[in-house]
Amino acid sequence: MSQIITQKPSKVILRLNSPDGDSIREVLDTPPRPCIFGEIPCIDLTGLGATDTGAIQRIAREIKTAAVTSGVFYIKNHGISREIIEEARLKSLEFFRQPMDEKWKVERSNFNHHNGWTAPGNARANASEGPDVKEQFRWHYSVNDDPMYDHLPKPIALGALPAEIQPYIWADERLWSKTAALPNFNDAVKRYWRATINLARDLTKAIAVALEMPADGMDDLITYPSGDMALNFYPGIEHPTKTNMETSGLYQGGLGSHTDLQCFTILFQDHIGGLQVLNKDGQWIEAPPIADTLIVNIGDFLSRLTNDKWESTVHRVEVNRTNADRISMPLFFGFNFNKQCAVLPTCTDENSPPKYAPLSCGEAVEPRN
Ligand SMILES: O=C(O)CCC(=O)C(=O)O
Ligand SMILES: [Fe+2]
Repeated sequence: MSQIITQKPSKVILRLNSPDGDSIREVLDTPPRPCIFGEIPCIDLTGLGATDTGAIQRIAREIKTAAVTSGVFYIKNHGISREIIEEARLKSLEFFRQPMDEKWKVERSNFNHHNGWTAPGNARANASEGPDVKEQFRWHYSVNDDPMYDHLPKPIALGALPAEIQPYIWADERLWSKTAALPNFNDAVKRYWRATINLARDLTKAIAVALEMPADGMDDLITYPSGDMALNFYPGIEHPTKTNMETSGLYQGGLGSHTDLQCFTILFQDHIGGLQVLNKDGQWIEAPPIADTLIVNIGDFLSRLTNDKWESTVHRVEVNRTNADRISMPLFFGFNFNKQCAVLPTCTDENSPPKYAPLSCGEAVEPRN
């Protein structure tokens, strides 16, 4: 008589950085798998930007469900035009396809607060994994580009801003004069940044409602938000600058396993694929590109604010083994860096008291930046 023995997959420990020191997640020792239909929900944002309270209520309910189940969701009808996204994607590709010498001119050590370009292999999203293969160009929130201040004469001097905000404006405008020779690059990527900042402010209203606050309950926290944008480049196997990194057995990602630092991230990924998220069972699942959608994932600061009711999303990107270069464009959105935020009263009760002391987004981000 034969006996069928089913073995439970074992779990391994994944170490991650968090604002409160190292955190760990248990990960199944099984290969990543495709996501099942609906496992990463897709939320229709129609009506979000208008003062349609019915739409905000519906979107808030769907965000809440997604935040406590998958921790990540697609958004469609998000209001950012295909043309704005496509222009930014194409200009990003042009930027990264320049000779290395050109890119070294805007390398991040030339600028304040790590604005600028990071060379392949010069960053490690996870200290226990190999260096990231990707290249990155990134910049910090700039009042001068923020659509909320379009009515003010430009440039707005740092000294004209509230004193408590000034230390946290981390933009370095010198960056843009060094990229000005690449036709339309600055315009295209800034146009995309402006559109995502507007979307992030609208999403914050739905998130406030999802957390049982009035829709404008977080408005004061996003007058000078942290809105850092990155352009990520994952070279295809035929790209001339592709770096072959030896990692002696460590996981080698295009981008290593990590959680994002701020409240939430709005991510554009192109058609190539490679993004994976860790589900609540500890299984890596693929988050494939879906045309005309963006992805939103929860960051550590929002997780902390919700007393971990909304857990930040662990994710990573596989090395690009296709012939085509891959681009992704995340906006890391968080509150005004100076605002001290306690765990939300709507997320605590006598059985689950606040686990964390008040902290500002700036304090949370600075040591990990
Ligand atoms: O490239 C992607 O799809 C994800 C990028 C990402 O997670 C990041 O830049 O933090
Ligand atoms: Fe990320």
